[in-house]
Amino acid sequence: MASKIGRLPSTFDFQSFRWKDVVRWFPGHMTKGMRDLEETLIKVDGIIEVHDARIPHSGRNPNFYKRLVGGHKPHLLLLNKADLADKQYHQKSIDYIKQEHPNVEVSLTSFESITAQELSKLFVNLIEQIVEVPRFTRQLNAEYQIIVCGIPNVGKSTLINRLRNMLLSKPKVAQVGALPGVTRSMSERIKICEKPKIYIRDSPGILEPKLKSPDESFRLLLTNCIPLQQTTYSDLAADYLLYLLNKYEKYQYVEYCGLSEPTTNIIKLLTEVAQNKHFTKTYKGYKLVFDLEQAARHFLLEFSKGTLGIYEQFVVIFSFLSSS
Ligand SMILES: Nc1nc2c(ncn2[C@@H]2O[C@H](COP(=O)(O)OP(=O)(O)OP(=O)(O)O)[C@@H](O)[C@H]2O)c(=O)[nH]1
Repeated sequence: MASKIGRLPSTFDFQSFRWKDVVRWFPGHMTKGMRDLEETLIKVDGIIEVHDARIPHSGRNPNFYKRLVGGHKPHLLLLNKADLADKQYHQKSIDYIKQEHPNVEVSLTSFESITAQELSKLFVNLIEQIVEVPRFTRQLNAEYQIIVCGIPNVGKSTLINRLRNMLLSKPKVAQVGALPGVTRSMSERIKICEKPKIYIRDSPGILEPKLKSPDESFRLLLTNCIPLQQTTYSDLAADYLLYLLNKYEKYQYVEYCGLSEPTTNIIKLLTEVAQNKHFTKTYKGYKLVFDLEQAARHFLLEFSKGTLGIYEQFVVIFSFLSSS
């Protein structure tokens, strides 16, 4: 593909390093989380799954869907952070999920900006479905239990806080954090509605234990679903990001990083960032040098937050491209 900086290779060179060593993150709390979810799912009446709208193909644990969900309980899938995903791909994401899981209700949301009316509509639809399902031995029990699950850092805890605030006017209970992996164990049940009595449980974010491809791993890194701390190769991830930005002709990074023109040279870019942000470290105990690792993490984090410009569509674009 030709661009402002000349012809780029059609793919990023993943061959020259062992990408499985670059991104590996399935901590113990996820294994335990899977077990707890398995036990809890038998008892719940409905499932709210939250995923990142920018990467509808990535990270959803296939075992979870085969063994645990199976379409037997009302299941609402919210593709969240839609504010960071290009509108032109919204419907495509929904169609993709519906094709794979026809029994699942899918909606795009942004918990940062969703109105009480919109949230309440989604929730009431789920409750209506839950109430219709025969409950056999639990027929006399007038309480309903819902589980919230999904991959890390997609907004599960934010959703619970919003629902509780909306339905009970109560303050936050679930811990929200900008980094993935804040919720590390299944929460106690949290009451979110009085009539009917509805309880909800938060669960730790769970990923696929074995990521399928370098693209998938890097997508999860770039959308901050895997913490950057989990890779010792932030510079490599930053290089991949730079490759994609150039490939899709998204040049806002030039101004943000204080460069005079687009570049394919990641060291040049990171040095500029380190210089502008005063990221330095001591070398061999005495000499101050630019901290390129910190610069790489900063570059990646700013991208994942959307502050490097409107790149959302590009994450979705490469998500679709690599799956086709
Ligand atoms: N841009 C944007 N940010 C959001 C949205 N929803 C949640 N966030 C932010 O995403 C981050 C993660 O939110 P959490 O609710 O902690 O996510 P979680 O899925 O519970 O995370 P884990 O503890 O890793 O499982 C926080 O910084 C939220 O403010 C959204 O719709 N749009």
